[in-house]
Amino acid sequence: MQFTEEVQQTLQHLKAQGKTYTQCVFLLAGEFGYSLPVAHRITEAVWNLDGNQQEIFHIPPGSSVACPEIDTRRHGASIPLSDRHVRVAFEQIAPRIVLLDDFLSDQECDALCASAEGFRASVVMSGNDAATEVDRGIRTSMSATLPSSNIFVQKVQRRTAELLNWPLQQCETLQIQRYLPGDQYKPHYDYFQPGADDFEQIVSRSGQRIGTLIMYLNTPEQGGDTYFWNLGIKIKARKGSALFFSYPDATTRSGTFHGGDMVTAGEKWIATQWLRTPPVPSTAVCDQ
Ligand SMILES: O=C(O)CCC(=O)C(=O)O
Ligand SMILES: [Fe+2]
Repeated sequence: MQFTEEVQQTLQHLKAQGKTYTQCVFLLAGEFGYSLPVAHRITEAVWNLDGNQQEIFHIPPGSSVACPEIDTRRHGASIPLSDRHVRVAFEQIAPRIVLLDDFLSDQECDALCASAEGFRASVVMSGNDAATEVDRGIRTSMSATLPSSNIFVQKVQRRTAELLNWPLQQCETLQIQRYLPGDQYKPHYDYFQPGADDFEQIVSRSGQRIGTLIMYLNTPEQGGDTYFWNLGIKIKARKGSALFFSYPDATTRSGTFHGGDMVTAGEKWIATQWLRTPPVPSTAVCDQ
């Protein structure tokens, strides 16, 4: 995604006038109609990297962190994977959001649902392992872990790793969520919150979360859209489709505040694949 010479010159001019970074971001958003996360990326690009070839990327300029990504530039609307062609239904550059159709066959959706056992109240992964009463109010669906020995789980995880160009060892155990009428998942971020009690321990052992792939295993009768609260984006849950988004900066500036709307009729089943960065050894934590 590119921005124009005019935008670049405007920013350079504002900077020369002594405007602050924040003022520039708001001006870009107000005057040119960019969403705030995009206005941030452009301001960063112009201020820090002298224009960054007038391109904006979903990864913050200057960041060296590797990120799961769907390379849509090399293909048309259909991405050929080893065992399946998936179709790009929608994509956004920053924050990076890609909606895919035909990611799973009906048979795979049904098999994943059938292999979910031992549903329990969902734990909100805020960096704290224990779900508090507050947490339970945020997410009312039930969760189950899918056995990684299951042949369908293995197939789907391999496909995910190929699609996102991300190592399997950095994919969490696949989780299923089941929403009944009245259930919802209030807006949240998926990354672990720096500052939470066990943040250092989690991240030093198994890395920070950097991306999410939500796979829709059925089509709810009513409600259950996934929405990005700050972006004005709503995605309908449709059996077999998948929603990818990433948050390489793991802060509120990632723009990925999202939730699952209340299911008002029928059920909603999803499988969530969270992607992790490599473990980040910390001097503050002594691993047993
Ligand atoms: O149910 C949804 O649509 C959202 C799920 C979600 O945000 C998650 O699993 O992290
Ligand atoms: Fe989430």
